[in-house]
Amino acid sequence: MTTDFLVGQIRKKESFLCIGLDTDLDKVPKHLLQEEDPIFAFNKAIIDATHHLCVAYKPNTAFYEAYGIKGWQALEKTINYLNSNYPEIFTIADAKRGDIGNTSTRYAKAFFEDLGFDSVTIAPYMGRDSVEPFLAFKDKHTILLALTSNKGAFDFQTKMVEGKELYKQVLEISKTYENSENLMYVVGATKATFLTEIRNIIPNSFLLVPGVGAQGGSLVEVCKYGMSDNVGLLVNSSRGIIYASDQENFAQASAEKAKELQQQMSLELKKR
Ligand SMILES: O=C(O)c1cc(=O)[nH]c(=O)n1[C@@H]1O[C@H](COP(=O)(O)O)[C@@H](O)[C@H]1O
Repeated sequence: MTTDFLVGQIRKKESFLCIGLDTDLDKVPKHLLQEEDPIFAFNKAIIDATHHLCVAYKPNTAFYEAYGIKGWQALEKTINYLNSNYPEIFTIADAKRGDIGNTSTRYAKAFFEDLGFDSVTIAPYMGRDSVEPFLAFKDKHTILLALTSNKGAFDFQTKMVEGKELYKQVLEISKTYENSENLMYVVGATKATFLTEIRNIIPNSFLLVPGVGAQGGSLVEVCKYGMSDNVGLLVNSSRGIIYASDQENFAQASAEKAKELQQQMSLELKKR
């Protein structure tokens, strides 16, 4: 999917919501456990109830890998369901990969060609040759971890390296990578006040912003400091939406939570 198409969807739906499909069988409604594939049954119900309120879904692969081959099959069914039924939706494989070039090429094939995701999250730690194999795919997006939402972000990401915080080095150096127009970046909603400086370095890049909802980040602050002329934001909530209820009406309950965020996003878009 092109970035222009994504921006068009955001304007049309008045939403830059990404719903995280972090599907955990300990948390899904009990009646679904009788289904042949409870993970897919849960995801399908959530997607059908919320697709008009969001522009992206982000399955975090850890939640699927934890169930072995069955989990991976549920991930494959989920991305196929999205691509067949809702092709206007931007899909993110939250896999946080990155390795020597030869290996990164295989990861890129797995997520972009075999599974057919629009984007994948990548750790920048191994540098240029670990990221460029992902960037080589046309109309696919590589979402580089810049400043993450967790406490451990301060262990390395904000440390000074050659006079600049490491996360700023990530932003600046990655701009020199081949096909860098295919880059997006992760910035945690819990780090919203850093967004002004981040926007000075990457004024127009799309940011995936997790951390509203369960982690306590503020949507209003993220928009205040992080929204660009082309919106430039995908704000993710996972647990705060998908586990709104553990009863039969769980999908409807998740749609209500998604609608609350979509309505706040609509207001933020109108402020511009
Ligand atoms: O790359 C991510 O999506 C990510 C980066 C980050 O800095 N913080 C973060 O929480 N995430 C992911 O975003 C999701 C957040 O989930 P909730 O806290 O339940 O909304 C999880 O899948 C995390 O792995």
